[in-house]
Amino acid sequence: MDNGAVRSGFAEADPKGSAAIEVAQLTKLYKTIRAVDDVSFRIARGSITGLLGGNGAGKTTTIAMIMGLVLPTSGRIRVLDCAIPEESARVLGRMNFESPYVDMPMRLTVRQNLTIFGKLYAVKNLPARIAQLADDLDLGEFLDRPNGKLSAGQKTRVALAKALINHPELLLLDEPTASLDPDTADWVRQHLQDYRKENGATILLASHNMLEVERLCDRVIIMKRGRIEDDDSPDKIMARYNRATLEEVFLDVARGRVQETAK
Ligand SMILES: Nc1ncnc2c1ncn2[C@@H]1O[C@H](COP(=O)(O)OP(=O)(O)OP(=O)(O)O)[C@@H](O)[C@H]1O
Repeated sequence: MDNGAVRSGFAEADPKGSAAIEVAQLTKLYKTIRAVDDVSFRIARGSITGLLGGNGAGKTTTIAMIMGLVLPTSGRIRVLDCAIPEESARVLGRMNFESPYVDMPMRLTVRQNLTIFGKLYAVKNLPARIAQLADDLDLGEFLDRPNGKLSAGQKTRVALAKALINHPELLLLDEPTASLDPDTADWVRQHLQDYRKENGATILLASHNMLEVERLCDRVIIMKRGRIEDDDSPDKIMARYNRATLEEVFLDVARGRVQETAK
């Protein structure tokens, strides 16, 4: 794809307004730190996009701004055709997010937690929805156990159930398989693929797991020091860097070997 065109902002926006996310010239400064620096992209509805980058690259800050949880210093964000944060109230019920860094109340049981979040999202027929999620995500064994007494992997599955409780059209995931064993991680990825397929949902995920991104994502946005370093399908990016895996591309970008290999 033509990154130059995308980076120029909303001028090329799909006239049908079919993008799930549009971000233009987005910048976030924390005092002197440029956490996100003039970032622009559009995410097509129904796609799965991976946000890659080393520690501190700006992935979480970007996702938090799209959610309306962090205010940008400058730039514009539209989610499902609503301006963020101005029109957040109109769109928050149609999106959801998961992050291993946001804990649910520890003393409440899984069922109680899911009930609270379900009520926040005004989910209809909530007990049936929770039963369905418990079935889909295999939570039955610990549904009535306090969240604080779950293993890290079990908590991740509960966090995914929380993220899906309102049947979101847009799912923002910050390292969705962190702390999962390979078998459970694989199973979660399959679940995300199925959810996208069955619901036409859009997924944007930050990940450090390159195989996960290769397997799941139609498109990869690589960030470095707050800026977009590359943006394309996994296959095209690997071809451009002349690499067989995204992991090798990641190392090229992280170690500044971009100029020699990608051009
Ligand atoms: N609340 C904050 N206050 C000050 N600086 C922050 C804050 N949040 C993030 N930063 C800084 O902004 C930069 C981007 O951080 P961010 O968490 O977005 O990166 P990331 O790509 O998600 O990293 P990681 O892979 O380590 O999770 C980092 O330099 C970080 O130290």
